[in-house]
Amino acid sequence: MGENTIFADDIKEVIIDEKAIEKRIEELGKEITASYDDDADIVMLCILRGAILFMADLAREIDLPVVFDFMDVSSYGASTESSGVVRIVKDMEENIEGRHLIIVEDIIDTGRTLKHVIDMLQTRDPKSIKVVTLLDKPDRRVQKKIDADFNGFEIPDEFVVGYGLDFAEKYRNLSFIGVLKEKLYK
Ligand SMILES: O=P(O)(O)OC[C@H]1O[C@H](OP(=O)(O)OP(=O)(O)O)[C@H](O)[C@@H]1O
Ligand SMILES: Nc1nc2[nH]cnc2c(=O)[nH]1
Repeated sequence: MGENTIFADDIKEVIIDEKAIEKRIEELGKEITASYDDDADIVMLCILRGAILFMADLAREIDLPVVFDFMDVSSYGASTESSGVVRIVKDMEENIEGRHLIIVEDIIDTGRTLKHVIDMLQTRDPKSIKVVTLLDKPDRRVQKKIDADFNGFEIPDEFVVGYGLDFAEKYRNLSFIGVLKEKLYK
């Protein structure tokens, strides 16, 4: 796969390389597969835009029939700090009443995005809601009760980009997770 050398000068450090992402996603796929019955009715909900690469790779490691859906939620805009205002830009399409929902996130940081999404989706009476995130920054959590059921990697409090995660819409197509040089956003 590609090495994405194009942004090399912007990245301070690669913290999770492509191989490590691939290996961890395989493990997450197995964990998720083992936690549902073979005939479970599952909707995988990708939170756009950051989670698209994770969703695409993870779904292929889950050995169960799943339905894909997408919700576009935004709270960061062109900033490295959450605005605190979570906007639903596009709602999901599927009716989730009585069905198992897996929310797929790229990162849980303050937890505000997920809290907003879960509170909203809970009112639609799904049979269960589970959350899978590739990255977790527990030190930054504002919403203390928000956590993932399946978590790829715990990371320190640094602004990361790549593998779906952006800064001002850039860097999403990096195949690794890296820390952005501070001079680019400070
Ligand atoms: O836990 P929080 O502090 O709420 O942060 C996590 C959220 O921030 C990012 O979304 P963003 O609003 O940047 O949108 P994007 O996925 O389209 O980049 C990320 O994809 C998560 O959804
Ligand atoms: N790109 C990016 N988006 C985020 N949203 C919340 N935390 C982060 C982060 O560290 N990087």
